[in-house]
Amino acid sequence: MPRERSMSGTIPSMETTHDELKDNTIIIVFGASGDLAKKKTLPALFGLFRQGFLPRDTHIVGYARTKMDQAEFEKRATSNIKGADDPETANQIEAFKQRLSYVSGGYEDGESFDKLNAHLQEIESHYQSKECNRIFYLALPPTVFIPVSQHIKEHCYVSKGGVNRIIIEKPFGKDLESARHLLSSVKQYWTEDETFRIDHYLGKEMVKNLLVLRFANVALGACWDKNYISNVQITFKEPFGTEGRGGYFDEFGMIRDVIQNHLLQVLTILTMERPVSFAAEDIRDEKVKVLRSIPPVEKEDCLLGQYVSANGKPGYLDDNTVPPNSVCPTYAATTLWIHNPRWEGVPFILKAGKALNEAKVEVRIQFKDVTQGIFKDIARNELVIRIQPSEAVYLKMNAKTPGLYTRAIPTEMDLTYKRRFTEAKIPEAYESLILDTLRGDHSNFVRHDELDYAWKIFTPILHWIDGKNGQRPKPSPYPYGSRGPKELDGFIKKYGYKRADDAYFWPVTNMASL
Ligand SMILES: NC(=O)C1=CN([C@@H]2O[C@H](COP(=O)(O)OP(=O)(O)OC[C@H]3O[C@@H](n4cnc5c(N)ncnc54)[C@H](OP(=O)(O)O)[C@@H]3O)[C@@H](O)[C@H]2O)C=CC1
Ligand SMILES: O=C1O[C@H](COP(=O)(O)O)[C@@H](O)[C@H](O)[C@H]1O
Repeated sequence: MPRERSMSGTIPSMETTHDELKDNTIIIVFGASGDLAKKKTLPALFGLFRQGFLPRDTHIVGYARTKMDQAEFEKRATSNIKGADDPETANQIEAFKQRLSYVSGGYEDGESFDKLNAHLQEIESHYQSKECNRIFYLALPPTVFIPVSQHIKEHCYVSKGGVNRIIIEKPFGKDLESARHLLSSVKQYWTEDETFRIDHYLGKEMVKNLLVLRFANVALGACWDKNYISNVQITFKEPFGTEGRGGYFDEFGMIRDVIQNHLLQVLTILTMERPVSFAAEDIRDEKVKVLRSIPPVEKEDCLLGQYVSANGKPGYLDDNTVPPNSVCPTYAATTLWIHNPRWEGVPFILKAGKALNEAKVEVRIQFKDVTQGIFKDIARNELVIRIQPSEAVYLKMNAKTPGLYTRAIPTEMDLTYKRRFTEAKIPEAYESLILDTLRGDHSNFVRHDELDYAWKIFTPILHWIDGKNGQRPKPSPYPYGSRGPKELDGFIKKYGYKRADDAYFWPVTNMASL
């Protein structure tokens, strides 16, 4: 039976393997002593290893300036693996450790990279085939992206047979100019085909789900435009502040940290036209078209906030790594407009904040009012796609109140993943993206032109916030643990959002079990 007719509903081109690495592969993690490597990259590699997704005989080499012996690196690399007290997991961890090794060296000198190369060659000398593949993962601060990508190319690149790939993490610059500089510098050494720019939101299950929800459901596809949709909110909320990361964060602020990349990526997938296929370039071509239709954010479409001490929690300025009197926004709401026939006039409100009342990332699509006449003040439909925590898709809709009344009541059609897909294991974003890199599939990575258009949308407002053309705007204070600045509800309302708080009831006990 052809795959596209399979009963399981396989989407053939989504499963395509491109230039998949099957054996003789080394994954080199630069910045292996750092937080990202410890918390995300190495646990994701373990996740792939235990599920049998790593190519046969894969080796993982950690590289950083910190001096560490093998035992220390093994400990560090496995310290964030969940469930290590389970005997089966413990055995898998022991097997994973056999794949690990560590080299310490600098990021700016060629000799260190020669030393690393000698270590890689020694591992490869035990492989049977001469064709060896190397994946270089840069879990590093952006200040060293350029020298490291240059040194890898000059000292560690496999030139005879085999495949080289480089994975780069955000931030990809601070504005259009710096992003272009970074991009063109790395491009001197690495082709677009070899480069995988990670935005880890593209690896999240519910973000990947957007394409299927939109294009595999005629009912949803039919109302996906300005005729039915009043406004869209894409929301990122974290219940903790920048504690300990204040020094780094102050240089970036909330728009660069989350909105310009993660939320904008979600927006493009939510609004792009249907791609011709699920091939990487077809998807990315459509994403770029949407980005090109979005003009730069205006000051009037921007709300900024900064958290202050409350409920025994410190304010942003109480962190001694933050410059005194900093006006860096820890909260931002920005409204984007898409000038194309599908979306003209629909506001897309992208909002993100630290130290808020809850942890939540969601897309909330609010539909227009029903025609007045037979109903008065009836709640609007809302389609909510909760990206995290507890993945869910629910449609808030009106139904007849059960019983001998003809009255409408807001209720929901609810697809909560943990209830519906009880056996499913949702992969970590990094597992999914590293696997895509091994498969050579760029669909969920950021292409160079995407990045350029993304920066064009945000650079003017960022320069205004940075005080490039005058005084820096002062963010509105909000208490740690609140919903955000007091102006928030007014801001959303001005774009047509209507909240039906009195009528809607969701039994809270349901949430506790999720
Ligand atoms: N499958 C599931 O898990 C389902 C869960 N539910 C639950 O039902 C509850 C209600 O659902 P829903 O309406 O979608 O979500 P919320 O009530 O959390 O939020 C609705 C919208 O109103 C805003 N809002 C929240 N509190 C206030 C407030 N005090 N004043 C003004 N605006 C506010 C929110 O913005 P902001 O985030 O900025 O505060 C959000 O945009 C939620 O807990 C939801 O998780 C409902 C259906 C299915
Ligand atoms: O890139 C970033 O993302 C994290 C949030 O990621 P999540 O997967 O936990 O949602 C955010 O905390 C961080 O500030 C930002 O740089």
